[in-house]
Amino acid sequence: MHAETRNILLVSACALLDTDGRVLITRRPEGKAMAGLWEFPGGKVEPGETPERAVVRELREELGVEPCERCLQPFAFASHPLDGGGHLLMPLYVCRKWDGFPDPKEGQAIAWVRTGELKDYPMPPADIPLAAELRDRLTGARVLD
Ligand SMILES: Nc1nc2c([nH]c(=O)n2[C@@H]2O[C@H](COP(=O)(O)OP(=O)(O)OP(=O)(O)O)[C@@H](O)[C@H]2O)c(=O)[nH]1
Repeated sequence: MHAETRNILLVSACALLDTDGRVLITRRPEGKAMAGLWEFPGGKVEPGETPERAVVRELREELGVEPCERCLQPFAFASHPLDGGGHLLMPLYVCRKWDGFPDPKEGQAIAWVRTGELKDYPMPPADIPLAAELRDRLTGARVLD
């Protein structure tokens, strides 16, 4: 019997956390799939690239910030079917240190949101458990660890 195989789309994403424990999310611009939904900044991992390098490149391209690669803390991952038969595999990193001030480079809206309020921002289905995990694991004093 043959197992069903699906094309895996590897996407890296990052939750930038400020000192008040708020997380940066961005809204997918018009013209992209899932336009209008809020997500964690990031994007597809390119051939030959590590997931960490992809996060650094995407944050630079999308927001003009330089995260410290060593400071990318693996946090959780999403594994979710995509429309059209593919399958999304998305590691989510947490980062508390970066250079620069987030400045949307692609016309996307951005918001700094308390983890308990992420549920009020419509997100892609793959992100819903990640948002809940951020809320549950990064609450109160632990954010400032
Ligand atoms: N960056 C990001 N992508 C996500 C998240 N959640 C989620 O389902 N995705 C999906 O992962 C894929 C990432 O594609 P993308 O279009 O953002 O990546 P990219 O910037 O490299 O794409 P492009 O250069 O083709 O425009 C999309 O299918 C997107 O909907 C998330 O939180 N962040």
